[in-house]
Amino acid sequence: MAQRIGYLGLGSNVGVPRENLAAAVAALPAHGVCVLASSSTYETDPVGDVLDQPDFLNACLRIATELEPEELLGACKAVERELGRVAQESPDYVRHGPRPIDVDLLLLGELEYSSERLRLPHREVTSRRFVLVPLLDLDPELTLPSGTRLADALAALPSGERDDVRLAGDPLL
Ligand SMILES: Nc1ncnc2c1ncn2[C@@H]1O[C@H](COP(=O)(O)OP(=O)(O)OP(=O)(O)O)[C@@H](O)[C@H]1O
Ligand SMILES: Nc1nc2c(c(=O)[nH]1)N=C(CO)CN2
Repeated sequence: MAQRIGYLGLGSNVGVPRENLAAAVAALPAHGVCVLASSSTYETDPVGDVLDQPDFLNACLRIATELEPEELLGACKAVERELGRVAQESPDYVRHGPRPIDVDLLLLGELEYSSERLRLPHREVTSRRFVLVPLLDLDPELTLPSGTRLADALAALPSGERDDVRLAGDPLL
């Protein structure tokens, strides 16, 4: 089976976030995901439905995998479970709420894909500063299958006061 290059987004705002991101990097290979490179880490203001929660630490990874899209989503969710994330099906789950780890599938090669459980590219990839900044760290020329340059998407975002992204630390590998 052919390998595809993809990009994952990592986020954490519970426990020791850098350790949680590093643990996700360490856990991915056992699920068929080879981690090729990491962005720097960024401290970011919470965005979404819950603003009153600790800042997040975010980073993005470049990966290589033979997994098909739904299998790769399964791998991301398995890593979240291993690191103690409350499953979406649990009564304790809070959408956009605090979490030890979030592993989002952002891009997988040139694939455009849509099912009940998965959209590729991730539907928020062009609207979240905490995703765009680390992705561009990995590849300033990164472009969506539609042809949209992510650098242009970032430049087009309104400069809000509540979605700041601050360089926090070295890449995770
Ligand atoms: N590209 C994708 N990557 C990860 N999850 C996706 C993707 N496309 C659709 N989903 C679906 O979104 C659901 C919710 O994801 P998650 O639990 O990470 O939500 P969230 O982090 O609270 O919010 P958001 O979806 O805005 O990131 C997942 O269970 C998954 O089925
Ligand atoms: N800054 C930031 N905000 C978020 C994040 C995140 O990773 N970083 N993840 C969320 C759940 O998807 C909701 N809000």
